[in-house]
Amino acid sequence: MGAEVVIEGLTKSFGRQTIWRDVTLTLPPGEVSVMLGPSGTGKSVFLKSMIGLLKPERGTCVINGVDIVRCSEHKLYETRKLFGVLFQDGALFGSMTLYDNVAFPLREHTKKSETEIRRIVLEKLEMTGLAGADKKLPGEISGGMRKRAGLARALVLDPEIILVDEPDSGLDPVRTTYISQLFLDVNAQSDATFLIVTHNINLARTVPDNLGMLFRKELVMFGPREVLLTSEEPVVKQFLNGRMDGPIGMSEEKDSATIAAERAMFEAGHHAGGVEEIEGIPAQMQPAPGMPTRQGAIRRKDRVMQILHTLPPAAQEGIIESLSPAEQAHYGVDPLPADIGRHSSTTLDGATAYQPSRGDL
Ligand SMILES: Nc1ncnc2c1ncn2[C@@H]1O[C@H](COP(=O)(O)OP(=O)(O)OP(=O)(O)O)[C@@H](O)[C@H]1O
Repeated sequence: MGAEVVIEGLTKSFGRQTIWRDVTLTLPPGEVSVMLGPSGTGKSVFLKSMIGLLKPERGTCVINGVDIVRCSEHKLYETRKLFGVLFQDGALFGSMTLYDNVAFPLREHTKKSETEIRRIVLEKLEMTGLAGADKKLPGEISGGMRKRAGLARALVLDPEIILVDEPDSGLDPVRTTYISQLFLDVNAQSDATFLIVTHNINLARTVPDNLGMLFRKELVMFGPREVLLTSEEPVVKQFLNGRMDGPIGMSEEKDSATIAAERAMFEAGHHAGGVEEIEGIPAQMQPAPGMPTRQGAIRRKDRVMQILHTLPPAAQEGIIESLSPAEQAHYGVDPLPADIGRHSSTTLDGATAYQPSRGDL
């Protein structure tokens, strides 16, 4: 099973510029989580802080009892081995074949024989759909293949936590869905804990078990996907619908005069872009046929049912609807009556935004 990551009160600044403050969330073991946020809100800084490449000034990030923020260099080195990281461009060495790129961490960090390394490299290349491409150089393959090669390399040390930075950058929507499928397949096979940072709305709607969003230097929300996907919080709604209408502007945040002027323009008929409300919660992508059942998804069901009563009504309804009749009977829930479900909404302002406590997740 993947490791749990418990983050509390994390605050990161560069000089006098605060990037985000007081971020508290738990990545449940073996579940897939996505962190959304407009450009420049510090998503990449968040990933780098999780692996100890950057040092937040306050707060803790605890993995298997080790606080990454304050531990010794030796502990940090050991704990980093639990991570596999897929950077935006795959971060491959341009002069090495895919085989050597994927073999690199094994040669650097283990004493395995070349025969054993060969077995592992070919297995990971096969797992990521790159069988037969082992002799290619990164410059000879497409962006999508480079990302898959980066993932193969991230997998060779059997990580318990996989961090992915903007997997969709440079990919078309179809290739983005293919790589999303791969994440779910890898998760099914490895039970590793995933955190994917992205602004891709399709991916956010359909891939993760949990969704979070950074905005205005804070974590606006983090919780089961159904909570964000049914949220009435303006910033979350605006982002998930990709519209100009709302608090997010060209350079992150709008002032109230700009919001009012734009509102008048949209009310007068100017299209705010993006899509209109998407009703309901889209079905979550599943591992491909033939893959094992996701153990993280099974544990999540139990976990979410335990906190169900603490969630907003629309999220509760979404969760209950996603259960089969047998599961509804198992958890002792009835489908919600129509008047409290689908069309109900919970308005959350910044101060009271749903934020499950550490124990909840
Ligand atoms: N090493 C650094 N020194 C100083 N400032 C930095 C450093 N790294 C990042 N920043 C600043 O932190 C802010 C957040 O950057 P980050 O790359 O994490 O944003 P992001 O949310 O990942 O954006 P995008 O979605 O555009 O990739 C930016 O203002 C950036 O300039």
